[in-house]
Amino acid sequence: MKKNVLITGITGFVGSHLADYIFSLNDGNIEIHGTRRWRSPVENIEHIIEKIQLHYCELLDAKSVQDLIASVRPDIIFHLAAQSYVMTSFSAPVNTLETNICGTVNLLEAVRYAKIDPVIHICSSSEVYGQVRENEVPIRESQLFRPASPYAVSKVGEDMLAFQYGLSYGLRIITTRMFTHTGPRRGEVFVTSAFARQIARIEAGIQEPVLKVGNLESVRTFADVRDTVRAYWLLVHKCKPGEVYNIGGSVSMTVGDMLNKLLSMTDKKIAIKVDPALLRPSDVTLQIPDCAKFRQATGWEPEIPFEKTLKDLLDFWRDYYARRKKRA
Ligand SMILES: Nc1nc2c(ncn2[C@@H]2O[C@H](COP(=O)(O)OP(=O)(O)O[C@H]3O[C@H](CO)[C@@H](O)[C@H](O)[C@@H]3O)[C@@H](O)[C@H]2O)c(=O)[nH]1
Repeated sequence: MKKNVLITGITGFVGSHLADYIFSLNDGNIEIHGTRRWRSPVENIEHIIEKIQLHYCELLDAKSVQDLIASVRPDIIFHLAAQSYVMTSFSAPVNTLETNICGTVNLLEAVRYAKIDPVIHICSSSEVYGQVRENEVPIRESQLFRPASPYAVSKVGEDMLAFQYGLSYGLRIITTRMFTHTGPRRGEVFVTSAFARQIARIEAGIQEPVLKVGNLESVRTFADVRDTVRAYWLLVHKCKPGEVYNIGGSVSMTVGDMLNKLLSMTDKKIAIKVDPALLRPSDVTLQIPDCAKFRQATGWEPEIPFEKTLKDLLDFWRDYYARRKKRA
């Protein structure tokens, strides 16, 4: 019998890469189902849209989620749908909390209601740890939570719900606290993509050679999204329900150093300008993970060099503007 794999938020950055990864396994026994909201763009999954079962689902509507789960009856659920942009959570805190917390409750309740027993991956985030002290890195799963944004609070809620639904109802939930991940199709608001996109626009002659930035001092540990989705697949097969795992790359640097790497990939002379609108009321400036628990459980190691990740992301935006020019 076919295994039903459900990816909530399949039209998004990570969801679409996860679907690509599962297809690359060439396992004829897997059926991929994904959810989209009626207004979500589908360009990230256009190349596989014929091969997946796409369902309209509004996570904040319990009936919508119950109907979905009852009809798909998934064996594995990757819950990737979320309001994932930290900055937006400051201007839309209620929406962020509702989407990430209530959306997750609706999903977990729908699973209970359908009386099925799937393995469920819940995406918490490294943001739950907030601003750590220098003697607290690399960050372990036992690190205290000091959430620094409504987004981080929403992920604390999701993380705790995963724990509680496992405890109270025996749902087989495995939680990740993923650190920064990027690559082609990364949403344009996130830092690596925001910078790469501006470089591509400058190269295409549609932006003055001035690149707007926020806080360049933050340290992030970058992973490639393609390594990330491979990790998620291992997670649901090798890790223990009820447990939580840090996952992250192995390359740590400031956002400013990451920008310099991108700038070294273009011939254009570009000025840098700090845009106060990109500065957060409170920022998380030190994120270096300890992923020993996950690596021991799965043997996973990041494989894609960070230079390739950045180059692929920049080329993604170059292609995007080249295609746009062709259409015009
Ligand atoms: N977005 C953005 N961030 C900038 C910019 N300039 C500097 N930054 C700084 O770059 C850092 C990274 O910002 P984001 O790319 O927005 O990501 P994030 O806040 O680290 O959150 C991402 O990673 C989490 C996992 O660690 C995810 O949970 C979250 O959804 C998101 O993908 C932050 O310290 C931010 O202040 C800019 O122009 N845009």
